Amino acid sequence: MAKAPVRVAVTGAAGQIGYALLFRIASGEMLGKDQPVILQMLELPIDKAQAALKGVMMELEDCAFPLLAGMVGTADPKVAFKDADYALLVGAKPRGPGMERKDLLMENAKIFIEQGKALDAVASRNIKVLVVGNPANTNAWIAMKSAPSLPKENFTAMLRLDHNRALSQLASKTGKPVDSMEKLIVWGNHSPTMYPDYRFATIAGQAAPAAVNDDAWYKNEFIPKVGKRGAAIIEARGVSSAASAANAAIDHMRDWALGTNGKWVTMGVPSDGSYGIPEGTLYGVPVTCVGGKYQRVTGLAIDDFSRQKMDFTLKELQEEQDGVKSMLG
Ligand SMILES: NC(=O)c1ccc[n+]([C@@H]2O[C@H](COP(=O)([O-])OP(=O)(O)OC[C@H]3O[C@@H](n4cnc5c(N)ncnc54)[C@H](O)[C@@H]3O)[C@@H](O)[C@H]2O)c1
Ligand SMILES: O=C(O)C[C@H](O)C(=O)O
Repeated sequence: MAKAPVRVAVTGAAGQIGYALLFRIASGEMLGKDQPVILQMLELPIDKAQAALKGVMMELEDCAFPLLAGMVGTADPKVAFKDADYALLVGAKPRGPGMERKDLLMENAKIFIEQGKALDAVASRNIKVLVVGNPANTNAWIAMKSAPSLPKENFTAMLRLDHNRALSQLASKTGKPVDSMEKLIVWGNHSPTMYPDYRFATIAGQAAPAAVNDDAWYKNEFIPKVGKRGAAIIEARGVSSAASAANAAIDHMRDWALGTNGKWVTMGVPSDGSYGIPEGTLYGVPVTCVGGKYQRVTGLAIDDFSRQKMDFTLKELQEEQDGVKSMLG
């Protein structure tokens, strides 16, 4: 029997990432080729954004996707999130050249307070929320705090782009394919302080540190390169990453919904207090997913180098939280 459609809300639907994301969701790449979807798209209540959204919806229509069971375009978060099973919170102001993601904090905090409240009021109680808009971890934390009636674990932030970037850098260093790699982690904040950790990773069955065999490269080139990749893309394109960000969002949601078959992936999730990360902090950690739930990989040893890196990115997250706490009431 055909599956019942699920409702997928996407904010910032007429933006760069939205344009790279919606068609893939509607074609079944995110939730499976047998899962019909209803797209509920939110854009700003300004003529230009609403006209652009209308154009995107016309194009979606013109694709005649068999899995696209309905569409809603709106400027009202309570309409966009009504009974939503999934929400991809992309809509936010992106940074330009010379800015850090945390420079967007105050401006974007207002958006995530309003949207958290709207999710709280009208979304499915089982909704899976992915925050892409920057600063992603803190925006997810703000939305979670603004939605007290929804389970905290339903709110996640995107570190998958960082995870994928790290995989590709390791692939080009070792000459091995990305799908031969397992157990990579990106700890912490989606910012240059993030800590890509290859200590537990394997590459084609060999321990990653041995396969790379270049600790100086790992510490002095790989870690900063992955952390600063977003800025390098902005420098090259003049605007921030879009197709790769949409791709990572698809990967994150697909794995959460459909499972990882035991593979580790990185998700920004509210901490349970493990690894010295205070409870509730939205922090990138290794997880596996099964049955529509993520489970943290537990019991990993944290050496001095890692402790220092993990505390550094935590400190930045705590500063971001402190910067917006007064707005949360
Ligand atoms: N986490 C990540 O890995 C990652 C990667 C790339 C980009 N990003 C972030 O994603 C966000 C979107 O990037 P983009 O390139 O698509 O930007 P964009 O400017 O092209 O599109 C953003 C869209 O959001 C809309 N918007 C703004 N405020 C809104 C609101 N309150 N409600 C609904 N829509 C709203 C805008 O009208 C615009 O159409 C930015 O914050 C960017 O920094 C995150
Ligand atoms: O770096 C940015 O501001 C955009 C995005 O977060 C990225 O990592 O590409």
